Amino acid sequence: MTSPIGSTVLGYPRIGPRRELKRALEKYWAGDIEAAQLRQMARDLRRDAWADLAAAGLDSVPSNTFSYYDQVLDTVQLFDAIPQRYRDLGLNGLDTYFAMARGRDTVPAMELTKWFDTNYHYLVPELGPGTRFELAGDKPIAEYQDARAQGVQTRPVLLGPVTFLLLAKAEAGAAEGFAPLELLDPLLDRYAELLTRLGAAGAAWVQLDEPAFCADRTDGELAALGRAYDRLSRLPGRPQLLVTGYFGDFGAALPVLAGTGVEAIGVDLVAGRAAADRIPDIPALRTKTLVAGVIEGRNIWRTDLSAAAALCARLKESVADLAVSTSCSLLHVPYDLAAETSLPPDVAARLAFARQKVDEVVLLGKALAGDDPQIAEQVATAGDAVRSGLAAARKDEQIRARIAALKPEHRLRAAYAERAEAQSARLGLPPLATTTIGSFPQTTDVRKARADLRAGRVDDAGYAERMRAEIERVVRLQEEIGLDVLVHGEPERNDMVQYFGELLDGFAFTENGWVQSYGSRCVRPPILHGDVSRPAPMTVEWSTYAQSLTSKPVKGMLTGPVTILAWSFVRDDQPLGATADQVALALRDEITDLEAAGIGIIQVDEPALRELLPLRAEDRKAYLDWAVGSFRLATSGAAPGTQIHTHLCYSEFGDVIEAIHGLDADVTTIEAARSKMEVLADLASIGYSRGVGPGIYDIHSPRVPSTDEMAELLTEAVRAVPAERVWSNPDCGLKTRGYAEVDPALRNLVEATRRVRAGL
Ligand SMILES: CN1c2c(nc(N)[nH]c2=O)NC[C@@H]1CNc1ccc(C(=O)N[C@@H](CCC(=O)N[C@@H](CCC(=O)N[C@@H](CCC(=O)O)C(=O)O)C(=O)O)C(=O)O)cc1
Ligand SMILES: N[C@@H](CCS)C(=O)O
Ligand SMILES: [Zn+2]
Repeated sequence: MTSPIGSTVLGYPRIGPRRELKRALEKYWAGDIEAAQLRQMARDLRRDAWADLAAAGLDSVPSNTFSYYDQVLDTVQLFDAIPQRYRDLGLNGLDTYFAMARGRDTVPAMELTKWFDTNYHYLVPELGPGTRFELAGDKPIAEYQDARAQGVQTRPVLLGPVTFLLLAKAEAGAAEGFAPLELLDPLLDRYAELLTRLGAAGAAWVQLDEPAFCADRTDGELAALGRAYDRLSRLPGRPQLLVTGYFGDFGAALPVLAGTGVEAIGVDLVAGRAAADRIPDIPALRTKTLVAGVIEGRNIWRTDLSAAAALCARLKESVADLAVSTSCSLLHVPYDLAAETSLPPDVAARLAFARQKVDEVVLLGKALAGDDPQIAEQVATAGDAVRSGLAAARKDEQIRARIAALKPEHRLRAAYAERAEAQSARLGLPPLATTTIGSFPQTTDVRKARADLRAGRVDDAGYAERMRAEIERVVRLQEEIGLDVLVHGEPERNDMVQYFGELLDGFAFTENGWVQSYGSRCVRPPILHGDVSRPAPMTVEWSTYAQSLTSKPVKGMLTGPVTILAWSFVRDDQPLGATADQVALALRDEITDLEAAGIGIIQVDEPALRELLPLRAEDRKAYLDWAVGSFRLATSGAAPGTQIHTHLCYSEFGDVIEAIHGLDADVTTIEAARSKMEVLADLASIGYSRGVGPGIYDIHSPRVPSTDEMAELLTEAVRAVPAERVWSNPDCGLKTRGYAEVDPALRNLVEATRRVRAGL
């Protein structure tokens, strides 16, 4: 018997409305609370979320969306795909789980990487030909039963088997050519077992997420998807299956899934809007429920519900049943707009956080299910609210005029050879110049100073004094260690994007708008709601203060336009490229001011350049054009003698390697230590001819690298690139590390550099 899905969301935030889970996790890791207290906190959070979602009126409430750290890691543990090195630690289940997430003793953590094109990170499963899956846990079943005991019938959410395998990497030592997808059949045995148990427990629906199919996939991978769901849908006594794809167009996966026996398919009709036009042409969908993801799950704007209702009404004609949903899990947006007290009213009127998006889904669901005139009126007027909010949005005619007057030469610097000569004469740096990426450890004292400022325990002048003291300490330390190009250490930045958002017009900030980035770490993305401009210099005072303390060059430090957009919630009423150019102009003015203040090296960080790369190859050129263009607009006002650096982390540069060249920075510092300098070969293959600082210190690990190993990496670098163009630096900023590691690691880095220099 089929039961309708009606209105639903694909997932919900789990860190806690006041980051309760973050605090409990960090206390547990510090040994301040017991596992039982952590588990109780987790139970409370799950209970509150289910109660809230059910009370809001959702027809179908998801469960198993909670995680202590990450849903991919949960799946690793659920199917017993735990790498041997963690089993060998002999810990209990919870501590083995945290050992995989964070490392333990001498065993490093599993690899952490970006979840598709979001700012969320997952742990990468490691699988080999010898992996034996077992249904080792019962998390989805236990959480389903807990919710049911609470009176809420839920729809357990699982990571789909094919996406799980596609996200996995071959374990170290696996036979050459081994691909995790080879393990599909044994994994399906275990999914079948789990579905049978969920069905027996009473679950009417189970959701299986297959977002990997919103990226380009081979025919073999699409065939694997079809085979997987063909098999699972033939399972006797199973719950009904909803298979979802999000963060883009489900593309060729849509007809493949429609050809299997699954009852429902969830499509992202925001990022994958184009799929809507193909739905009527897929006859097999006429027997399916379409879960229409029309409420955007990863941005915070209110939905034009009348447009969404019209789209749903049209699509309903082509399918057996239509349910209303979010485009993806709400994990990527903050909990509740009602927790905000200081947003400008005209901005707040345009916003919907997770809780408000649930209301939108419910309202839309009711509108489609019946003909209540009051509901119809609410849906019709929701669009008006969005439109009038947009009409009131901040407009800056001056910046618009500047953008309109831009010419191609505003994105061009002098020829590199001319710049290199001018910079060499001005800076006189040795080959293999040593530097860091910008941030030094954000100590408890530094964070406490900011907390004191917020709480009014210290005034602006007192806060600035404490920051200056920290900058002086960091400058003296770098001089003593013997680094060539210094940084001020970024102590004044709560976050490398939020800090700039707070100083630019056109942004607003939340008090409680935290979003999980990985594990217990959260970010509070600023809201870019109107035209962006720079009312005053943002970094000049800190950089010039640092420069006044030393005769060595101090790098100015800015976050680039693409990263500012990637880690903010960005207006959706104009193309991203147009917004990026406004941010770029603000940065261009900042660079002019830094130059005028005597700063000779300026770094513009773009760690998110790779993250925003569209999942489908056909969309990439357009993205890279505006992304590279906005970076060049930001930096090309610099004089030839000003050395522009950029910094990229998160490896996997293959797809953006040409864009890195296109940025035309004088020096690019780049993550490379873990991948043993592989990026140098990629850069050589495209004739990259600027300065490069391949990271030789993996700052994602607490380990202190030895002088020998860093010297070896540097030697490899100078084999690939002439020494005068090679820089010696860590992989990324040091803000998440402690001085106990950073101090000896930087000393070893300087020593390794001296050694390699001596042999040149
Ligand atoms: C490089 N990364 C970044 C990403 N996105 C960003 N927007 N910024 C990034 O740097 N994405 C990719 C990676 C992700 N990496 C990280 C690394 C570390 C964190 C992190 O540590 N987050 C902190 C919050 C940082 C912050 O805003 N700190 C504030 C203090 C806020 C706070 O918690 N205040 C307390 C009270 C004050 C106190 O007592 O400390 C409170 O409100 O209760 C600051 O420094 O002022 C975290 O704790 O999660 C995130 C992503
Ligand atoms: N300048 C920043 C870049 C991080 S990607 C830092 O050092 O933290
Ligand atoms: Zn970085």
